[in-house]
Amino acid sequence: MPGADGLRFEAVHVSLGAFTLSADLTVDRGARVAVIGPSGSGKSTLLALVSGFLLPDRGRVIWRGEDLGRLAPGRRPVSIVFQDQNLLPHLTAFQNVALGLRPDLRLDRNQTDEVQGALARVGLKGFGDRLPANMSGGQQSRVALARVLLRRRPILLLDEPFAALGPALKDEMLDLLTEIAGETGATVLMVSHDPDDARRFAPQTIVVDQGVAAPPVATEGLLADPPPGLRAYLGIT
Ligand SMILES: Nc1ncnc2c1ncn2[C@@H]1O[C@H](COP(=O)(O)OP(=O)(O)OP(=O)(O)O)[C@@H](O)[C@H]1O
Repeated sequence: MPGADGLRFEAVHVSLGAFTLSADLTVDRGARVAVIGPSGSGKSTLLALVSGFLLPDRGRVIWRGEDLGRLAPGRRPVSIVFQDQNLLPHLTAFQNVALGLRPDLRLDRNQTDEVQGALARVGLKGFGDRLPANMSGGQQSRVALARVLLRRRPILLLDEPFAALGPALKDEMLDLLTEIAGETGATVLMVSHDPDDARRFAPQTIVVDQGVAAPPVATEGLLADPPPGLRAYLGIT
């Protein structure tokens, strides 16, 4: 059965006031997919249907054959990274990463080692005691990625995760994200406004436009010859 081993939006339809979004598509397991489209087109809505913050009015969101609609957001096999990196300001880098394992922060010896290992993996050895306010934007992104690494959830959702970073640093983070996705085998959906992010990170892209999330297509071909709806958005006349 096609899509049985991936993330499937099966005839999904959702309305938010006057806004509607439809999706009938499959993301292969382990794929890295960019989600692009005009502002307000429904990119974050698409992610919310996977995280469970939003339920479809019709249709189903299915992961490896299981209807995610049965699972509350906290029980879904999902990690999420937003632009603000979801770091708690009063917790240290170590504690912010540890939250990914134990919300009550009661770690045993092995778990403590795992958190230290994840921090080291993203280049933050020795930064465990820092508060987010005392870290650069790039370092804060690394903390968020260490948490993703530690949680090892099969689906990773990112909503403009590195939008606040300069271009060189953003590329560095996208490359680290690519490595982490590879190491965890995660299926990744990343919302971005920047086509260069899609080029660098995502072999496939979902275009969200005019109330429809289209099935993923090859990013390279899409950006080389964008469809009319995307041309205006990309600033191509
Ligand atoms: N609770 C709500 N009630 C009514 N409309 C809503 C609600 N939440 C979102 N919308 C509308 O749904 C549409 C899609 O929003 P969404 O945040 O998914 O877009 P987006 O593509 O992620 O936008 P952006 O790129 O600007 O972040 C928007 O037009 C928004 O105004």
